[in-house]
Amino acid sequence: MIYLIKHFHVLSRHYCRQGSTSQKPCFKLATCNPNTANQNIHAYGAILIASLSLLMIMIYNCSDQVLATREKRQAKSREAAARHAKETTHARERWKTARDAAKNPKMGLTAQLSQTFSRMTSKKETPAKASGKSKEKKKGPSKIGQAPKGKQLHTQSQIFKYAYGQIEKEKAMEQNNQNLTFSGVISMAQDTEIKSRPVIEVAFKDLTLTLKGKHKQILRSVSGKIMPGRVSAVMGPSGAGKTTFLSALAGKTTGCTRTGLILINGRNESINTYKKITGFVPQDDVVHGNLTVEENLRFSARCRLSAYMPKAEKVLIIERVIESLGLQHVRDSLVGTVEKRGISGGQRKRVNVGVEMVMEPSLLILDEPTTGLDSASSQLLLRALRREALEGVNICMVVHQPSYTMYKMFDDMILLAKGGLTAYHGSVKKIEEYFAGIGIMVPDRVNPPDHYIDVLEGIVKPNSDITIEQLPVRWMLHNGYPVPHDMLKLCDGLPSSSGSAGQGDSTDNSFSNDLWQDVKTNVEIQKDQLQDNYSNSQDNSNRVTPTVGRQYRYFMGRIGKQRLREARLQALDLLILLVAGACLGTLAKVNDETISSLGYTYTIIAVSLLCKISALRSFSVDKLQYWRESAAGISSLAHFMAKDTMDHLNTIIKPLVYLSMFYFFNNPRSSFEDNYIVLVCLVYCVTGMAYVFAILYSASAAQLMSVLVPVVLTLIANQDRDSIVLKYLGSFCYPKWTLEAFVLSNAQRYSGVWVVTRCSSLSQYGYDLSDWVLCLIVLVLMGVICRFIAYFCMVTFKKQ
Ligand SMILES: Nc1ncnc2c1ncn2[C@@H]1O[C@H](COP(=O)(O)OP(=O)(O)OP(=O)(O)O)[C@@H](O)[C@H]1O
Repeated sequence: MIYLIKHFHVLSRHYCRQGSTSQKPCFKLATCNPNTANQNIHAYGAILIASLSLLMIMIYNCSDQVLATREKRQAKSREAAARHAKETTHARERWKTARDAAKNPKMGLTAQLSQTFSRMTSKKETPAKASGKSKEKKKGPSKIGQAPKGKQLHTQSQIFKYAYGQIEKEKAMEQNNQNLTFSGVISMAQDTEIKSRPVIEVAFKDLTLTLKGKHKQILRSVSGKIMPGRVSAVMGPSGAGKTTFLSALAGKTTGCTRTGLILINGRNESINTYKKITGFVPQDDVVHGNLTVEENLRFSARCRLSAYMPKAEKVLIIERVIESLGLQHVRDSLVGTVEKRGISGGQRKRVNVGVEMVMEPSLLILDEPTTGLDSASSQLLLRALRREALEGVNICMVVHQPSYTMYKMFDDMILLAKGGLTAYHGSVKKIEEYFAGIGIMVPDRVNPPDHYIDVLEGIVKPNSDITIEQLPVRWMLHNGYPVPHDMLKLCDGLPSSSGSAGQGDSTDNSFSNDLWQDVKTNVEIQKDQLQDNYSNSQDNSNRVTPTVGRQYRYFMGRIGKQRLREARLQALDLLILLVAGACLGTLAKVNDETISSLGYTYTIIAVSLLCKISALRSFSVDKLQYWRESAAGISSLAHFMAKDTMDHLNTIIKPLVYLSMFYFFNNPRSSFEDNYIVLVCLVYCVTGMAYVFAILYSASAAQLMSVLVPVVLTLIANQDRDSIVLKYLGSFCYPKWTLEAFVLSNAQRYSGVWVVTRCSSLSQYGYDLSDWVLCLIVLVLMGVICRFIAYFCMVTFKKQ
């Protein structure tokens, strides 16, 4: 394309010089040989437009194909590995049976029969496989799922073979252990093959959270502990404070004053010091819609697992999670977004959980992971979590209306009553006994958790003397916990009073006082948030995650894929730029008196507006995902740098696309290269500005700013140059420096008598010919400063 543009321009100048005595562009002169020149120029123009259009059509239609082909190849290698693992497991079983038969002659007949039967079922085997198996029989089957001794697993097929072999082995073991019945669980827990993770026990004592400003307690005197290797369910009526409780456990509460203690492994430490081994699954499915299921999981595993873990181990973990969450069939499907349908809602929910499971957490906190899932999917998920618990993971999750089977799969239950008080916290096995002891019996054919929630909601009246308000007090007395002062009267069976609310009413409720309190609270909340974002707590997790450089590489891979998938959008951006270049190039006539400044003013507005709006997408589309990843300890710097690096591609291409049209139709005096350099600096600068808008504002506000700012700044930059204030203001506006650079690159090409015109025009603008480089430096500097501001805002204003 560059060759075509250059060639076209050289040609046009050549024809121009043939008949021209003046240095003015040929299109303006009658002395040029118009017929020949125009014919050739139009031919080149047509070729240029055709080649650009072809390129864009190719991008538009084939971008998805590249990734799809790659995925297909990977899927083939994976399927082959899975097949091989199954065959090897089969062979191993047969070999074992044969060995047992040899040891025990009485069993010989049975073993022979089973061998014959196995052979009959594997009729389809190829001779090659059969010969392989005969070798296997001589030596006994190779140890599946184990890395070949002395060899590193390098190729993808080796890694997949290892991963699937291991999974098959685990499956066989699970089956032997009777689908996780009690005895099965015990024997699996004793199995040395299951590796245990570092343990995190979280104990909380008199935990109380009070909303700042409102002085409202949303969690009150909660005591107890959640333990490693156990699955705890948090239940309670709507608004009881379940999410608040989980946030407190995960160290994510902002805008609240916390009293009471949270002890990690018996020590008074912040849970944030264990961030690298804590998984938090939010209520909403915050996953990347334009990545496949596997890509979402792989990225999380790569960035959050130990940097020293071999690749094969990481693949094994991912495969295990995919298998246990039942996502095999959709592993290569895009998760999907609101606009583009992807996997089902239930599957997306499982991916949301899987993203945390693949980082091998020691503490896994889940906010309503089963909401919206059918009973079978919920059970599948819970079984996957139970398997995690076997490795020593401490799992705590909010659930709504679990089925009886699910309810029985929990180890512990935390029942919260309205007001954030505890009604029960302990083993699921003892809950019915406890409630029966206080006269709350579960009616026949009613699921116990449903009955307790109905009682706590006030839908069902307990068939004893106890009131709903007394349930938390009963629990405190049962465990010997201190009862808060204002609840003491409930111990005697007195009805509850709203004493604390009355106290609140007695305070000065004037408007100014309220306003002042609100402002104070908001400032405090912001301060808390900033402190949280900048608190550099020590790391007790004992896990070294990949360095910023390595994470940057992972981000580059991920963003590259995402960009390829949205290449149609990019192609559309380029097409709009192409049209803008053609329109403005035609409309803006070259004028030597003004050194073509009008056409360049249009160019500055159009290019900065279009490039800003498209650059907004880099940071405004996946803000929630960023907040989640950053809270999980993934590097913000790597994230920012990778996105910026990817955008450099646009910084190089977009000016080229715009100029290919603008330069062709406008044909200014300056060279294509000079124009291109100025436009590259402009795009670099405005891209940085777009980052700031995207990070600071919501999507719609950021778009508005991106439209408004180029227009306003261009107006300021072109205001009366006699005014010192405007001149001073103008030097902070990027359009001023861009316009100057464009005009100077044109002015440098004036010669002969035209120098006089140039001098008068330049002195009128207040430009100096030697300032061209300075203008470019200022533009780049502005771009760099904007990036610093954007990064600062990104890490400062992120939400937990
Ligand atoms: N930051 C906050 N500002 C104001 N109120 C809050 C805040 N956080 C929690 N609350 C209040 O605390 C109470 C408990 O909220 P929470 O979200 O924990 O309830 P929940 O039990 O998870 O409810 P649900 O089951 O409906 O999701 C609610 O009344 C809520 O309005």
